[in-house]
Amino acid sequence: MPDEYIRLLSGFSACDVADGLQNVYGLSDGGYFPNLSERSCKNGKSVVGRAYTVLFAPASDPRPAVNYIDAIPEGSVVTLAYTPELQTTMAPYTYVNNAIFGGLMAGRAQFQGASGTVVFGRVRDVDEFESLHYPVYSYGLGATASKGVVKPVAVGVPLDIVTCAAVPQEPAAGEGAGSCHQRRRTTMRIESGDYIVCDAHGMVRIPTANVDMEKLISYIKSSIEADQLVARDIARGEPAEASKKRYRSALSK
Ligand SMILES: O=C([O-])CC(=O)C(=O)O
Ligand code: NI
Repeated sequence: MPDEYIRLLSGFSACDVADGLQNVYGLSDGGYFPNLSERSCKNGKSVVGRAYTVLFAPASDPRPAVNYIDAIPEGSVVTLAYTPELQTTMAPYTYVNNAIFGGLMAGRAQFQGASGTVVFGRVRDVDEFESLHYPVYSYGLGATASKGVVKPVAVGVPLDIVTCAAVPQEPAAGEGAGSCHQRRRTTMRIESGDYIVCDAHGMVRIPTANVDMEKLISYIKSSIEADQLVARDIARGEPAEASKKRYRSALSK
């Protein structure tokens, strides 16, 4: 039953989930989408749901605008992103200075049972998010509505997020270790229906079609227990490396 996973994941932080994706599935990015900030509900709780994806394009796009706000499935993380041409790898990560999500839309999403909203762009009405107790994450803030600049053109489609990441390189002959990393423009995809976990760190996406959720959740549980044992050793003044090795090597089995 899929919604049981929302309940189970709600007990984990974004870091716990990233550890699981890195260690069980070998994802070096751990499913983490960089550069988002928490705009409301800074209460330490994780926000979990399935991605309800909405693609925004320039107002001049030939596709008609769609109404995405009135048909949000319960348990969704409403996820709004731009076509690649409106994204940039440098702060503020989008060329659009208008806000595409605000207090009224937060109220409507919340009424339908959404868990929260992630905007790879700007939002406004942060006080209203707070008074609703509705969690919102975004790249930035904006004061102006999006009228005439951008519009939602598709729902339930994959979203491609443009980011910049350091990638390990084989050092060329005669080069030192310092030259073995490069920044590379990459695209990170979010599929509609993916499990999403957000907290103060930002957002982690579980590539759900390729993940055994039972296996991931059970790994995360044991990894949290291992970390608690390491923390206990550290509090007693024991060296961290040896302790980490002891408890984490048991995990890989
Ligand atoms: O009007 C808009 O575009 C967004 C907004 O402020 C709201 O939802 O309250
Ligand atoms: Ni508003």
